[in-house]
Amino acid sequence: MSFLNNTKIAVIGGGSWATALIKILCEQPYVQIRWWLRNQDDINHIRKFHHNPSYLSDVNLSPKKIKVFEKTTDAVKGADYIILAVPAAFVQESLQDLTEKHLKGKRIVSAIKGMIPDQNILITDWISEKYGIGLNETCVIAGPCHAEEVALEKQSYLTIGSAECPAAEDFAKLMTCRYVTAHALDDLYGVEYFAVMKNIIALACGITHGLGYGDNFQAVMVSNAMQEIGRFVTALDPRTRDISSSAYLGDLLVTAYSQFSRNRLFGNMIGRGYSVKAAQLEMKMIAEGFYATKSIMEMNKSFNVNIPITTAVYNILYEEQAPAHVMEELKKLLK
Ligand SMILES: NC(=O)C1=CN([C@@H]2O[C@H](COP(=O)(O)OP(=O)(O)OC[C@H]3O[C@@H](n4cnc5c(N)ncnc54)[C@H](O)[C@@H]3O)[C@@H](O)[C@H]2O)C=CC1
Ligand SMILES: O=C(CO)COP(=O)(O)O
Repeated sequence: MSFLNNTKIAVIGGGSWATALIKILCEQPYVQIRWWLRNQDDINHIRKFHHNPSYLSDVNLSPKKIKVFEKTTDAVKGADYIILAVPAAFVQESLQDLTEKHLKGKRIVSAIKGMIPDQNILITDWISEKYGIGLNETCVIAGPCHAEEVALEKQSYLTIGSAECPAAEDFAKLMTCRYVTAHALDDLYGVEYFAVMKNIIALACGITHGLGYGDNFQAVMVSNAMQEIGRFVTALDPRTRDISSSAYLGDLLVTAYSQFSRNRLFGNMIGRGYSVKAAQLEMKMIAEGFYATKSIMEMNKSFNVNIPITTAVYNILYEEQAPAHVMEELKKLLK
């Protein structure tokens, strides 16, 4: 019997990405999913109708493989892996009932592309500090992949980033199915920081699109963004990495250009004149880049890396500077 059989996986989060990941996992014949969602109405609906009413509601959620829980402490019982798939801003609140004891011996997989706001630390670092779990027991799910395309079973690729986590290869097998190919990559911080920063660039792409800039400008901005992210990540974690591979460049491209990107959509509203508050109210989904912008700017006080695109987004979102003026100034810095 292969290790894939009877693997128990707890999934924490009730949004689009959690739903899409569960769909992928359910393609394995014998996995057992233990799913925690915050919203009681959604829980009741899933138990009765086997669809998530709030996100990706077309996806069929097999009751043979999925058990839904009200409490995180119940969801993680007996799990081999725990996948975290709530937006970063809600991680602490979502995991508040879990102690070191609950997580002991389990592999933690972060599917979150964000940082803990205020503390400005990566999810894997936070997990490691709070629960005493070694970084080699954690990995991250990254790569250019939108939940909406998983729901449509469009061919997608994922990267399981780790710092030599022995389980990353096994976990990549769990995430591979007819329409998803996953591979392991030994670069935890690089993959995680790229995923955080590409969201900020997607905001910038959305803002400029909303202001009326075209594809020509965006192509230059995305090229500059690759250099900006590369500079920042190298300052934090210097090592050789091929940033043209899909875990890095691919992740940036999909978020910068896709109709499904939450961050691009949020930025687009800002470019069209919405206030931050109004854009947040309009979107049912979460744009991680909003929080990441502040975290990266605060971190950069120590690193002093040249990050003009992130600075421009910060000035618009947090300093209330006019998007048109900020982008006029940024325009002069790009080439
Ligand atoms: N949607 C996607 O295609 C992908 C998302 N991700 C990452 O997955 C993570 C989760 O994002 P999505 O599933 O897209 O979120 P979403 O935007 O689809 O859903 C929002 C989620 O936030 C939760 N939420 C909202 N307000 C809350 C509150 N006050 N307290 C606690 N939870 C609250 C909702 O229950 C829901 O789970 C993010 O870090 C995102 O960057 C990563 C790759 C792809
Ligand atoms: O990270 C993601 C896809 O790889 C999701 O973020 P966006 O929805 O902002 O693109």
